[in-house]
Order: sequence, then C-alpha cells, then structure tokens
Amino acid sequence: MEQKLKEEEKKVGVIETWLRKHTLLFKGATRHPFILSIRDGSIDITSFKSWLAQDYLFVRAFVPFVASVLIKAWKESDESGDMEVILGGVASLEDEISWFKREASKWGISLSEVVPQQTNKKYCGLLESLMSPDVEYTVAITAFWVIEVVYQESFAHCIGEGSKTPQELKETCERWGSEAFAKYCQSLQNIVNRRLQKASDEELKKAEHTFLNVLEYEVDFWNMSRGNV
Ligand SMILES: Cc1ncc(CN)c(N)n1
Repeated sequence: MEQKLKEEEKKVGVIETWLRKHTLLFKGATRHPFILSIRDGSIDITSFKSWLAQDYLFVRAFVPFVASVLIKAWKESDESGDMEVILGGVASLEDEISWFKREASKWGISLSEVVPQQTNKKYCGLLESLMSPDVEYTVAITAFWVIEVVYQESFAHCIGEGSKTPQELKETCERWGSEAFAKYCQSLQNIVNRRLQKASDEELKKAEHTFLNVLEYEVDFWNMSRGNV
C-alpha cells in the first residue's frame, strides 16, 4: 500500500499530493478573510497599513533567507539552473523593498518607526532557523517556494474575475498576482518537485513539516494584520 502511494506521488508530484492532503490549511492561508476583504472591497485600511508596515520588516528578513537558499543551491544542487531562478528572486527583492518604501510614504507610514509584532518576530525567527547550514537545500527551497506561492495565490485572487478590489490596492495585488510572478513560482515549484522526488523519507518528512509550518505562520501573519494577534 505504502509502495503504491509512493508510485502515485511520483506521477502527480509530491507537491500536488501535499496540496490535496492539506487543502484546508492551504485554503486558510490563500483565502484568508484579510484577502477576501481586499477582493470584496470591504478591507479596513488600518489593517492594510498594518500589513504593509509589518511586511516591509518581514521582507528585509526574507532577503538573507533567500541568499542562504542561493548558497545551498550552489553547494548542493544537482542542476545549475536552480541558481539562476533563485538569483532572480534575490534581484527582485531590491525592487520590492523600494516598492514598500514608496507605498509606505503614499499611505503616510514612517517605516523607521515600525516595531515588529510578536507574530512577525516569530515568523522571522523561523526564517533564521531555516538559514542554518544544517537545514538541507531541499527543505529550504520548499519553504522558499511555499512562502512565495501563498502571496501569489492570495493576491491573484484579488484581481481575478468579479473582484471589487479598491483602485488604490490594485498595484499591491498586481505585484504578487501577476502572470510573471506566477511563472517565477512555477519555476520554484519545478525545482521543489524535482528535489522531493529524489529525497530520502526523512528529508521528505522534514520538508512536509516545513511546508505546514510556513502555512500556519502565513495564517498568523494575516490574522496579525487584522489585529487578531
Ligand atoms: C508574510 C509574507 N509572506 C510571503 C511574502 C512573499 N514574499 C511576503 N512578502 N510576506
């Protein structure tokens, strides 16, 4: 039976299997009330501003994490193309940080005065723990992919058919909901699926645990932005 399941996983890809197994949690992270309120236009702008300020701090912590994944790819990857995909991610983060600064000034937020909330600190702590050289490339790239795909799936929903997203939030949604960002997430997903296919049972277990951990932290991050810490 166990063997049969493994064969099935090989055909559809491990990620597809996880997404089927953990649909509820994945939906919780990508169809959170915060996102649904952007899509239906009922968003409380205080929540949006809180998210923006906290996410700026998160992204600053995300940069060294992505750099650590790049180092792991250089040391451990079986495919040289992985480095280019990750390097593209590092490069786009410079633009993302500039965007946060512009957007914050538009909303009258002084980023230098933003204090990280406990939930944000915990999530940044998870990123830091994943930067350890003891964490395998396969596990780290899995975390990287799921962190990106949650935003891609969430914000794409806000610009999808029938959305009533307020005009002033559309640029935010386009940043992560665009076709280009979806393609980049797909490249990451291809790397993850390839790595998981070759992974040991222990590595697979660790990667699945990290996948679930990230989803839980993403739900907490949305909750925090709505003031439900
Ligand atoms: C909390 C969070 N998760 C994901 C992303 C997308 N890089 C983000 N900016 N912030």
